[in-house]
Amino acid sequence: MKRLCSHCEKAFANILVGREDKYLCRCCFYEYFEDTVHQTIVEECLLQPGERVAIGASGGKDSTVLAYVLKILNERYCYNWDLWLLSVDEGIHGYRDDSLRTVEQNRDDYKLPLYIVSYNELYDWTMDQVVSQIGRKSNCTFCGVFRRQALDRGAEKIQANVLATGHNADDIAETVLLNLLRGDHARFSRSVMEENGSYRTTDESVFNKIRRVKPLKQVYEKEIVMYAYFKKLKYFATECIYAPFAYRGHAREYLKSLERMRPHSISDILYSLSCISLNKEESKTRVAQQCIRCGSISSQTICKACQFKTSLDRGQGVLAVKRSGMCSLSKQTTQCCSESAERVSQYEADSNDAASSS
Ligand SMILES: Nc1ncnc2c1ncn2[C@@H]1O[C@H](COP(=O)(O)OP(=O)(O)OP(=O)(O)O)[C@@H](O)[C@H]1O
Repeated sequence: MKRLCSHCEKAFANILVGREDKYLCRCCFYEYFEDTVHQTIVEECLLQPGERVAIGASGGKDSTVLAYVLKILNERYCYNWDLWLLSVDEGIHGYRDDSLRTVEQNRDDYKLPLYIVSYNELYDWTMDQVVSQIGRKSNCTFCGVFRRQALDRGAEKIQANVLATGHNADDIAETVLLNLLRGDHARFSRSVMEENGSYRTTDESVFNKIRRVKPLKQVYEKEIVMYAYFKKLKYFATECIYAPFAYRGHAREYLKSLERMRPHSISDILYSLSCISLNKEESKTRVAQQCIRCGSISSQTICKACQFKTSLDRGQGVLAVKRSGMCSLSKQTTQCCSESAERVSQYEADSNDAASSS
């Protein structure tokens, strides 16, 4: 027998959500999902009325759902946010050019302005060229450093007050676990402080720094996939052609297997994260300065992106990664079209099982 929605108690439940095991029908799920994002924004003061918000738009499921929900909330609560889609073109032929077409489609469907910034114009390098010099092993390290800065520079260009990215609860738990498993104490502390809202790299008022926010931080990947699926949102679900099987991939698989055994693993990691308090030494903010070459905010005299660019210009890209000790830190996407479809049916099956009582 099918279980009734635990909220409206009228329709049959379609999905099991959240930490408290709620079984929801589609309509109540939409309300739950949008309310969760809204509460995160309000409780953590992520966005202020009237602000220009750059939405980091990769064309993937997370940023597509983020753009869609922010647009809905903007209209529903009259926030007067000036929403923009901001995409970084890394110059990956056969991958980013295709996903940018999805972003362009979103631009038309959601009637939002789109600004595209490319590695080629910022660094004189495309990722295709980077890979042809350094190979496929550590290319994600370059891409991660360049992308972070490119998003900042793009947001600056369109005079945004804030940059919103589509990182979700699973992404955050994965990053914490990854840093813990690697013994990367500095990054672990930083991720704890970032999530607890106590990490600042700089005096924001001095540098007029664009805030970074994660409005989807309290929703789970499963919920995002199902929201996009129920709403029939168009997103690009192909794995980056340069994504090797990085260590992050192992952390992700481990987390997924934990979650299969015990469905609260991700939320428990996030709960633990919120309870961790670091001592004074660990919570010291990094001293920020302006890169003497490009003017970007950096913790070093010459920012990492400029250091990488110089090494590439000299044909020493591989050396640069070794020196910086930053192998494969950036996140790899493992999703692909068929996997995405499989995931929807897996989540549907899980929810159906859960929603049926014998
Ligand atoms: N090329 C890009 N242009 C603009 N924003 C990006 C780009 N790549 C990543 N982002 C932003 O960073 C977030 C996290 O990116 P990540 O590579 O981890 O992808 P993801 O978790 O698969 O997200 P998505 O499903 O949105 O691609 C994205 O949701 C998006 O907001």
